[in-house]
Amino acid sequence: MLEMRKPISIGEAVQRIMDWKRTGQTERISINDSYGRFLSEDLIATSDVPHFTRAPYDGFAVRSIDSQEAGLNNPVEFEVIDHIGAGQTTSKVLGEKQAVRIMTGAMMPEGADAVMMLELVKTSERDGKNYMTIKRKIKKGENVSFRAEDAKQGEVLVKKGTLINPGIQAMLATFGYGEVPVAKKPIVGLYATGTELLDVNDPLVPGKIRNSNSYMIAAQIERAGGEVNYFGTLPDDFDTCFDAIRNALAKVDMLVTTGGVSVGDFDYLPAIYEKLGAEVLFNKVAMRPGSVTTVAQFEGKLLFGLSGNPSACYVGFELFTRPVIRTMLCSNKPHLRKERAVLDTDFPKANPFARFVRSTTFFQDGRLMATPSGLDKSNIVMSLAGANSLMILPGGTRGFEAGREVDVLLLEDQEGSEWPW
Ligand SMILES: Nc1nc2c(c(=O)[nH]1)N[C@H]1C(S)=C(S)[C@@H](COP(=O)(O)OP(=O)(O)OC[C@H]3O[C@@H](n4cnc5c(N)ncnc54)[C@H](O)[C@@H]3O)O[C@H]1N2
Ligand code: MOO
Ligand SMILES: [Mg+2]
Repeated sequence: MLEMRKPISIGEAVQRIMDWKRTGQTERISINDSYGRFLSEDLIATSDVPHFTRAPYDGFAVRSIDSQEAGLNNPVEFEVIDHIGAGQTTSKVLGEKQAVRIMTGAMMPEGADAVMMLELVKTSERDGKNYMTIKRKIKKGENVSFRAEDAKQGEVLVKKGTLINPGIQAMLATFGYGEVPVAKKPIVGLYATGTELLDVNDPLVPGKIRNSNSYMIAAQIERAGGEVNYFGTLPDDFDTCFDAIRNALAKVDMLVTTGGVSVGDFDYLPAIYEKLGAEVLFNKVAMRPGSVTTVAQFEGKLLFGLSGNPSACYVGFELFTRPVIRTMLCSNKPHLRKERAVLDTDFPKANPFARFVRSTTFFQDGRLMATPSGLDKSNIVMSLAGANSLMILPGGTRGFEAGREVDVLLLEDQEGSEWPW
């Protein structure tokens, strides 16, 4: 008689896995390679930005007090005592009715507290000296970019665990981080099991299919921020699979397999875990697809036995493997971000278990909408292409009507969620 598996809730399954999660390690890499990596330390301002007070416009640095009498009918003349561009400084100190011709980005001269834009002045020359005239007042601090207005030295600007985007690249350069502390990418081993699997270049033959899961999961690992160590495919043969899995474990931080976890005669993963002496955290989850997802730990390393069915495999990875990878990337929001969306079409299928429907979410009139991205069966590949989210339809329901609000997990988001269930 076949062993009956006891399904546990998704929240419980995630919790059991997260109890075995490991924290990330730091490595220092060149700023040239840091885009798309995750900060492993808080990004701290190493100086004020700007670190000197400067002109934000091309114009004349003046003492605002000297402009107070200026008006349409009362031009005030300044003597221009120097001329500087960005990158240059002047040693001149402004005296009464003196100005320095200054370009955007140049350091303000001592004594100056405002900049009159070029467009608002008239220039002239007399006896070899330069002058400029204004016909309006200027306030103290007007058109000045003050020291530290952008950032203050010592300030924490970005928290560790954040994905480095183009803006963060700019910050890193601003603060002189030629080497950037980033989280080491966890190495995720990957094996696809199944005697039926053909290589991508093989011609189709009866009874066999091309291995698509390897390519899909490898991409999911990379999207999550991990590094793939792809070991290839394995036939449904106990000894071959056992040896391969045992050997692979030494080379990775965690191991993902696809296929062979259900109750079939050639589903060897459960017996492999047993022979290995691995602790099975669960082998059935109250969800569809992916109910057969089995996760074990061996010497502190997690083994993710994902389903062979493509959609089930996909969902199992996103719910269970991704948060472990993101935790190792120093994120404290490692789970998929959850949002509310409006169901765009009827979903008449009954749900004994919670269902994760591969969906397309999109904005319409300012509202987030969700619609299934294809056929909702666990052996389906094609619905995955258009899926940018997983719609969560709770178990024990008889289907849903368009217009209803549902939860969606966003697959392409980088913000994440602390704990979605
Ligand atoms: N008697 C029962 N049968 C099944 C049960 C059950 O509870 N009792 N569960 C069903 C569910 S639900 C799922 S999901 C599948 C899970 O099967 P396995 O994880 O054991 O995976 P396989 O049997 O190896 O393969 C299933 C399916 O997926 C195809 N496959 C496998 N690997 C790949 C790959 N790399 N690329 C593309 N497609 C792949 C494989 O050919 C099979 O069609 O079990 C149900 N059965
Ligand atoms: O695990 Mo199966 O995918 O529930 O369909
Ligand atoms: Mg099977």
